[in-house]
Amino acid sequence: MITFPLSISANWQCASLVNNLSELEQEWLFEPHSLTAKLKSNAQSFSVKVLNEQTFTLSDAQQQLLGSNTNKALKREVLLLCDNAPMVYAQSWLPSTQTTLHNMGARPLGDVIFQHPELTRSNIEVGRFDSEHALQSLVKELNLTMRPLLGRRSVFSINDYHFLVCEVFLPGAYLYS
Ligand SMILES: C=C(O[C@@H]1C=C(C(=O)O)C=C[C@H]1O)C(=O)O
Repeated sequence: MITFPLSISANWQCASLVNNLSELEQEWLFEPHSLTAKLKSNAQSFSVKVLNEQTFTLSDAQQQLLGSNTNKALKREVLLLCDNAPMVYAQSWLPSTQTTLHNMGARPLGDVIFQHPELTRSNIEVGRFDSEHALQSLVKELNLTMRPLLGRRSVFSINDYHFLVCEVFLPGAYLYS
C-alpha cells in the first residue's frame, strides 16, 4: 500500500551540470512553458488525478528554496494522464499565504498560472530517481514497468508569491520514447 506524501528528494542539478540527456529528454525537461499544454498537444485527452493534498510545515531549507516567509504550505500530489495513461507525477508546494491555488481539484495548475502575465520561473533543475527511490512505489502501484526516472523542478513566482512545482516523468512518458 502506497503512503503519501511521496519523497521527491534527489540530487537536483541545474541544466549546465546535467549530461547524457537525449534531445527528447532535453526537450521535455527544459520545456519553459506549461507542461500541461505540452502534454495536451501530444494526446487526444488529458486529465489530472489528485492523489493527495495536505498541509505541511516547510523545513528551513524548503522555506529558503521557496523564498517564503511562512512555513505552512499545501503539498499537492497529482498524476497527469494522457489518454488515460499516467505520464507525470507532480508534487507542488503551495505556501498558505495565498489559497488561490489551494482549491484546484482536477484543474491543472498550469491552466491558471500561465494566464498570469507576472508569472516568472526559476531555472529548471533536473533530478534522477533510480530503482531504489521511494517514487518507484508509485510505479509499482500503477503497474508500470520500473525504470530510472527523470524529473524536473522549479520555483514559480506570481508577484511575491513563490511556489515549487516538481514533475517526475513516469515510465511510458513521451521523453523516454
Ligand atoms: C505547472 C504546470 O501545472 C501542471 C499541473 C499540476 C497540478 O495540477 O498539480 C502540477 C504540475 C504541472 O505539470 C504546468 O502545466 O506546467
